[in-house]
Amino acid sequence: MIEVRGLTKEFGPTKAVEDLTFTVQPGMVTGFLGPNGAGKSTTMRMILGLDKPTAGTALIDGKPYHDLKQPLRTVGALLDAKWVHPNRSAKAHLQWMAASNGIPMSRVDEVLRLVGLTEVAGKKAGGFSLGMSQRLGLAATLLGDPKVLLFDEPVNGLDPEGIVWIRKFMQRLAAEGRTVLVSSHLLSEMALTAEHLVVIGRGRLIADTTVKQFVDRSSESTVRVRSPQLDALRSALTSHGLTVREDGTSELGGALIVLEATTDVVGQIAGGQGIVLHELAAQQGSLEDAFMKLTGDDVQYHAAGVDDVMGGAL
Ligand SMILES: Nc1ncnc2c1ncn2[C@@H]1O[C@H](COP(=O)(O)OP(=O)(O)OP(=O)(O)O)[C@@H](O)[C@H]1O
Repeated sequence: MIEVRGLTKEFGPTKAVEDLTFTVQPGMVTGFLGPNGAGKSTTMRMILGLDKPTAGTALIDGKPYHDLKQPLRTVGALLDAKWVHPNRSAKAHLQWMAASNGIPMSRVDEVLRLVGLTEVAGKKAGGFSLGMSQRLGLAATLLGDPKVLLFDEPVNGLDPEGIVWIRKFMQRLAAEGRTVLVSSHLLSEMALTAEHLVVIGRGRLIADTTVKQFVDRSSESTVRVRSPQLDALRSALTSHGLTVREDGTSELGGALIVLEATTDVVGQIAGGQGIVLHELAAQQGSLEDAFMKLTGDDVQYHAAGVDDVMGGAL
């Protein structure tokens, strides 16, 4: 179990993490979700004792990382897959790690087998593809058979096959009863991988919920409606209490997006006022759209021109 309480990290004037409190339970994959710069890596580094919190605590199985007697046997972490010595073979790299942590050499062959690298164990790690490096990184995290695992953006840059492999592997580790925390900036990926979600934006907690609840809440319906009488349509819809925004993506011009509405309601309101419609379509919000809306106020950097779409969502 990982327990984060009031965790805060300031880098000079930047508050990278602000009063963050959450618990990561064993037996399931927990997704740690947030846009770039939200503070995910900093939080993970504090959990692992690599960064000192400005305030608050992060405990692994009830203890701060530095108080763990055999850290590698308690927690495994994959923060950056490309840190291995390029001229060392995969096996030599793991043997060196095992030796410096009092782990029996027999475990090296075991973890190589677990991640499917037995065949290339003697090859230099510097020549590995990203997918293979990622597997080697996983093998290293598993050396001490830890109960707690942290992965920072493990599928970044991988091909679809590599992504599916890592996803299944993490789910298997969780099914074995381990605590698995995986960071990502992609809700769609986490929806497939995780059971629980901790969502942050600008270092603050936004949601701590099951994936199912988060997805259900996020994928509310909207209606897209195109009309040559846009002004009349807009005032008819808003006077019925509906929230409307311009559809900036429409190439044909003159389209509105009506939030939390059905095509029946929009059609009826337009018909009642004799407004001509050229198009009326229900849209199921994409998960990423919903995520953007939810974290919109907390996104540190985003493209110009999207503020009006994302603003005020929280
Ligand atoms: N060593 C540091 N010195 C100064 N600022 C830092 C440092 N590390 C992180 N930050 C800042 O803290 C904030 C959070 O960064 P962090 O890397 O934790 O976010 P993240 O959610 O992991 O993002 P990404 O997915 O882009 O890695 C950012 O504003 C970042 O610029």
